[in-house]
Amino acid sequence: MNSITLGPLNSANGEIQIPGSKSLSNRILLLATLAQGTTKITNLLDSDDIRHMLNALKTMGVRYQLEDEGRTCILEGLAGPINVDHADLFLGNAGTAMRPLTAALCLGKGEYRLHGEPRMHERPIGDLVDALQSLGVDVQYEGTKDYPPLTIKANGITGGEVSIKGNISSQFLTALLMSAPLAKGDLTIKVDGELVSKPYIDITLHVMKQFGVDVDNQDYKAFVIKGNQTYQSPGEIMVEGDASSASYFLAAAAIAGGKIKVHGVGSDSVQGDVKFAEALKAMGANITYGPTWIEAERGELNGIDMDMNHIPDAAMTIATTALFAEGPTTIRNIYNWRVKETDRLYAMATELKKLGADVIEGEDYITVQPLKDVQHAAIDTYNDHRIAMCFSLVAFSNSAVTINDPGCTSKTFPTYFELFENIAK
Ligand SMILES: O=C(O)C1=C[C@@H](OP(=O)(O)O)[C@@H](O)[C@H](O)C1
Ligand SMILES: C=C(OP(=O)(O)O)C(=O)O
Repeated sequence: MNSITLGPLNSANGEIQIPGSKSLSNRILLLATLAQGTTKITNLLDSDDIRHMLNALKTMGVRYQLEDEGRTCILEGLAGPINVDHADLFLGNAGTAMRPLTAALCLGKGEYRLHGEPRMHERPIGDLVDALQSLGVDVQYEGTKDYPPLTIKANGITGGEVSIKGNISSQFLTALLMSAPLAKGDLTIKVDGELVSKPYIDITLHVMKQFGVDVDNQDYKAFVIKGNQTYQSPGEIMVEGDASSASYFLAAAAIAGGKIKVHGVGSDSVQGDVKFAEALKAMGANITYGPTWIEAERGELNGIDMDMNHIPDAAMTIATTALFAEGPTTIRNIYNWRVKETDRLYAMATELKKLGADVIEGEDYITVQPLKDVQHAAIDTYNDHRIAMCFSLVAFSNSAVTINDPGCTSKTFPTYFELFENIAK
């Protein structure tokens, strides 16, 4: 298997332009498709997850042109739902393509099959399917109940009232919200119980607003959306840098001697993962913000005990940063790490232990003790881009670290190791 060995390294310095946000790129592509008018999207992320969305749209006849090595997309909106007779859509392991498309395809007329990589078929979608079925849509499981592949016989979504569970993934609610304005009547979406990863709902509402749709948000417990609307293209829209991708560089500066400034995300950002910088600050890093940048500098790091349900992706970066702190770090309320690219609670605990770290893998938390003397290990990445990226930070210890299958970062950040090697010495 292909691998990369990094370090041992001492410092991290420089300025980095962070590639576009995955969450924003796929939301904008979908709403630009449904909207009236042509949208020019700049700073689009060029990665596997986005390519799966783009390929699906192309299969369904959506017309777009890519420029600037995939970072600009000029897309002709349909001014309404997607309507094709039949389409077979392979969506890789992109949650932000699978979940929103499942709901959006129900809006028009046509027969669709949605499937992905083997891991996508182990990632639940039952809560979304239940909600769509209760709205009268014919959605069926091809194999195991509650998991893709799915087949949809679409004939529109009625209005009314629908409940959706939010305790496994916020993407189910995001999917319903983005489709709701094109329903045949007004829709009230009630959140049944807890809602995880809440800041991603703010991203959804923000993008809907950019495409001209207002949602009545009743304290994240219910959402009321007018039906029979048409999204309006904003003309041109720029994708912010990806806040989760920024986390690795900010942590590198906090751990190693040096200073790193990331451009593309900052205090003006709509992404919840900018709050990662606050977690790093709580650990003792020196953090400064501008509207579109964040700078991190080394501080004496201490362990923290924090609920990180609001930053589930960037929280993984805290788990490896914890090796360099004084005292233990506990990351709480992260049960849904288990249903992402891999079972991340198991995988993080297993790989941290290979370095010699003392780790507790709880059902919904992880505790990591600091490690003064890191053992060299070959880290398995479980086809999970974030495991590859957050373990690169181990190179700032006394030991080198080997990352197996580093190419898995192509899901969201194909150029990660190139940029990492530019800033780390
Ligand atoms: O809506 C989104 O863009 C995302 C929501 C989060 O997933 P969950 O809501 O499943 O936690 C996050 O982990 C994922 O990377 C992107
Ligand atoms: C959970 C993630 O991805 P997805 O959008 O496939 O859910 C992630 O990027 O960490």
